[in-house]
Amino acid sequence: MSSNLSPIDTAKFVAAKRAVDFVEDGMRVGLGTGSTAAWMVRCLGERVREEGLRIAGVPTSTRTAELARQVGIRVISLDEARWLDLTIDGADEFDMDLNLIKGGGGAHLQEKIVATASDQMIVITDPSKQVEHLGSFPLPVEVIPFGWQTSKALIEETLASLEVLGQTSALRMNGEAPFVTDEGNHIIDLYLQRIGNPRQLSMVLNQIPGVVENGLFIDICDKVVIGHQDGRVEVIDINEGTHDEGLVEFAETENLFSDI
Ligand SMILES: O=C(CO)[C@H](O)[C@H](O)COP(=O)(O)O
Repeated sequence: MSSNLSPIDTAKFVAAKRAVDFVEDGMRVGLGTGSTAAWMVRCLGERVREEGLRIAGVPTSTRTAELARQVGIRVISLDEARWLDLTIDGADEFDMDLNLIKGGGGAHLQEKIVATASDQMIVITDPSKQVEHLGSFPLPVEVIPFGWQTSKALIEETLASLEVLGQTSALRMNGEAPFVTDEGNHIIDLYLQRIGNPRQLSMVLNQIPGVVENGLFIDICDKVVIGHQDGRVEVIDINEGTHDEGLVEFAETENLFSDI
């Protein structure tokens, strides 16, 4: 096996490569955001160019839309697609029920809408994202800019009333200025350590005025594809109750990624 990729990129790449096997001709596919999802978009582009696979991609961010067009994927909006066959995306954490924390890249609002509009969501990941309990990764909460400090205070008050551990929060920054999402909003990251009841927390957060969406994905993900740096790939399917393992060959990837 030869590759110019780092071990972590190799793991992300093999997960992406395996996941695009689930894409069939004619599908409408949700395209996630982040470094792992970017591998998937490249792998899908390769299938479009080399096999003539006819798909329409619905990107979850401006970054992903740009990459998808670059690699030859036909891009349409969610409103054009209405419903999707499949979404493939990365995650920041997943537990054994395949509940997720997403939004490390600040795109969880579009990602959640697109994944929810899909018959199936596949998460691609390296093994480091697997946790027993969600919450080590800061939970992103997207808020509108108007009155964000009040929304932040209300979030903290709500966390205290739920007796959630940790409870510090911070406005996400981009250098000196607040981070701005594709929707023109801000993100408050919640440092919680351990989320005992993710379903309850997700519902409660979304009821706070000013909150647009949080990064908890509950009962949305169907499959997780875990790539390893030696080329092994595990596929966990929560609906089928299966856990399979295979190997992704590398030789074929060298041309594809010679530019990175
Ligand atoms: O939720 C996301 C972006 O909003 C990403 O999927 C998540 O942050 C994982 O990113 P990466 O694959 O770069 O680790």
